[in-house]
Amino acid sequence: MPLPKAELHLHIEGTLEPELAFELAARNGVKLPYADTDALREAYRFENLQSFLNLYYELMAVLRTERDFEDLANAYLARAAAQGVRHAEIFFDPQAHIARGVAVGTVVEGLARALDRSEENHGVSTHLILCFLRDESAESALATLDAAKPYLDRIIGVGLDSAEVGHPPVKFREVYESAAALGLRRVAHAGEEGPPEYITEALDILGVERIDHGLRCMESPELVARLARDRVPLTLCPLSNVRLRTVDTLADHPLPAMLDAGLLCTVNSDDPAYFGGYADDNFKAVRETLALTEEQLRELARNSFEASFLEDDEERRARYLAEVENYEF
Ligand SMILES: Nc1ncnc2[nH]cnc12
Ligand SMILES: [Zn+2]
Repeated sequence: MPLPKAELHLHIEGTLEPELAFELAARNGVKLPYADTDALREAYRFENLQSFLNLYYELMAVLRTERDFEDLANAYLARAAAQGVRHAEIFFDPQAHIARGVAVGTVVEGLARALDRSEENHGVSTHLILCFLRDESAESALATLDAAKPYLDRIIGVGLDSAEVGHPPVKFREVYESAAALGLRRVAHAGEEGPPEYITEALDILGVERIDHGLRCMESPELVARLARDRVPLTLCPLSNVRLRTVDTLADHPLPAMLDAGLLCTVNSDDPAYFGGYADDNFKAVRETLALTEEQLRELARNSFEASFLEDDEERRARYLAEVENYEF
């Protein structure tokens, strides 16, 4: 039985496995420029974040109906449950769908069909986080938040993703202010490829509660001290970092140094269909390659529930945390 954990950094579109991509392509009459699933898997070699994003956005062409989003979410939830995930805070990218003529309501209602039955079907509680694409304009982000207003009862917070360098958090000050006024929680990708200053900006200007990735904080001792002091959670994604070449090899990953520095780290899968592993695959990889101790693995699992947005349900959080403490390796 895998270690119980929460997954806090997971793009639902990044769980689209080649087999499901071809199934949905056939269902929707979409022609994919790959002969078969093997040819598609061959394309999963990335130089950097952008080369991954190009394929990630291209494959989304197969997602068209509520049922497609429901099937996508159910496939993820089944895999996550098998990997010990008890709670998932799931990102989605509405602008990537709106641009193809798929309304935000189709995306949210489709995902909600799976999420509403997730506890019953998979034993996984869920939240949804709407992400803005940082390489789109601030106006587009504002229009997207506006379009999502009818669905806000289904959405716990907002995030910021896509191509990082050249798109600093400050560009999204206004939309994050609007999100805060609507009572939404705030997170943002920062310090994946971008500099440590983007992490500081995300905290100071966007008011985020968690940093997604945050890897490059290690270049700034002052920032590390601040993140550790303020217990700012970092949602790390080790296998993603290797595939996108943010680190040279997994053995070079700074996770052990980050834990030693007192940072509140969590381990997540990011886009598991593309990066070679779901949540527990990431745990297993860091355990083996970085020689983490059982106590460090337990700390990562504990952190994942502490950093989650479960405080409206403290009893549930306490139950999950007890499972972590009682887990036998
Ligand atoms: N790792 C990542 N970084 C930025 N944007 C993303 N969108 C999906 N995965 C992402
Ligand atoms: Zn991500």
